[in-house]
Amino acid sequence: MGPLSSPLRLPVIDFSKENLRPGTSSWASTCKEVIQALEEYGCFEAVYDKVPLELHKTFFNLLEELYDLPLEIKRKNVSDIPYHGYVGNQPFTPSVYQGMGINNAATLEGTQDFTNAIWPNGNDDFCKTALHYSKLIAELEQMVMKMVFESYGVVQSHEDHQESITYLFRMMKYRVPEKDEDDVGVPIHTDKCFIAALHQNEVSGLELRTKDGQWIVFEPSSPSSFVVNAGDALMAWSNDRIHAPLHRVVMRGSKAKARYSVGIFSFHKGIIQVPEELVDEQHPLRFKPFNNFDLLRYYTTKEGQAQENTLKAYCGI
Ligand SMILES: O=C(O)CCC(=O)C(=O)O
Ligand SMILES: [Fe+2]
Repeated sequence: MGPLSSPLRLPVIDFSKENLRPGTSSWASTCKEVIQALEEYGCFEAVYDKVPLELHKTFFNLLEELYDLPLEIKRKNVSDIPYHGYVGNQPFTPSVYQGMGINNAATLEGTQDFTNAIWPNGNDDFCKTALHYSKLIAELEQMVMKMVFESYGVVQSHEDHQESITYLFRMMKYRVPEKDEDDVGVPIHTDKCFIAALHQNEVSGLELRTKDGQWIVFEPSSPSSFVVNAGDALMAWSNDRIHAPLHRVVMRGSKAKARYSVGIFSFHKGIIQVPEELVDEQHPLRFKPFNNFDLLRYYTTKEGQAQENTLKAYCGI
């Protein structure tokens, strides 16, 4: 018998260093790790201790209370953008899955809109905690994107990009499947945003596919870990340099506990265009300018669902 091969793992990148600021040597070396991981895997594990463990715990407790609310209350979380409001408990959605979304997250206005829709008499505790929490996660996204812009020599346009970003803060619950029930929580897909930064409770289930078709189960190496995952918008913007990995959530085995996860998803509010610096002879232009939310809408159409690669079908050259 040969040696047991160890399971594949995501690259782990440390974002908890004291002086991780532009211009420092730790920033430069982290930039390299980030670009390498995004080009090769499209994702990595970020160890990010700027979110205190106590805050993770507090927010995940609030999440349990949120999901314990009656279905008709949770359905008050609505949005005209697909996947931005309550999803679940429909014949066409996976039976173990529920998701809710705060639009225009990491802002007081967006967080209040969500809170007031669910609790018309207000819920200051939820609102304050969700705002604080989503802002800290958004800061991780901003750091990653700044590193991407810097690595590709377009750091001067990062600020404009940042101003065009809006965050969706999604909160997911995957209940334990019943005997013989389908255990798929989220079917295989790529994200349509720039970056998703996700954190989970102690129950695993997120699986990401490598370019050569192997599956990596995300098993965080620290309680401060996030998965940072590139979406189709980032793949297009980078002119195909960055990979947007296929992934899914499956509640495998005899799970004893529900899985909760949260994630910040960054979307561009305007038209996404490949920077001219990223087009050259080796990298001819691969994508036409497109609207991020229209890409997401296209994905939900019958035609979009039938495509093997939504992004290429929608705006590929
Ligand atoms: O729950 C997770 O960890 C990931 C969910 C996911 O892939 C998504 O919402 O796009
Ligand atoms: Fe996803």
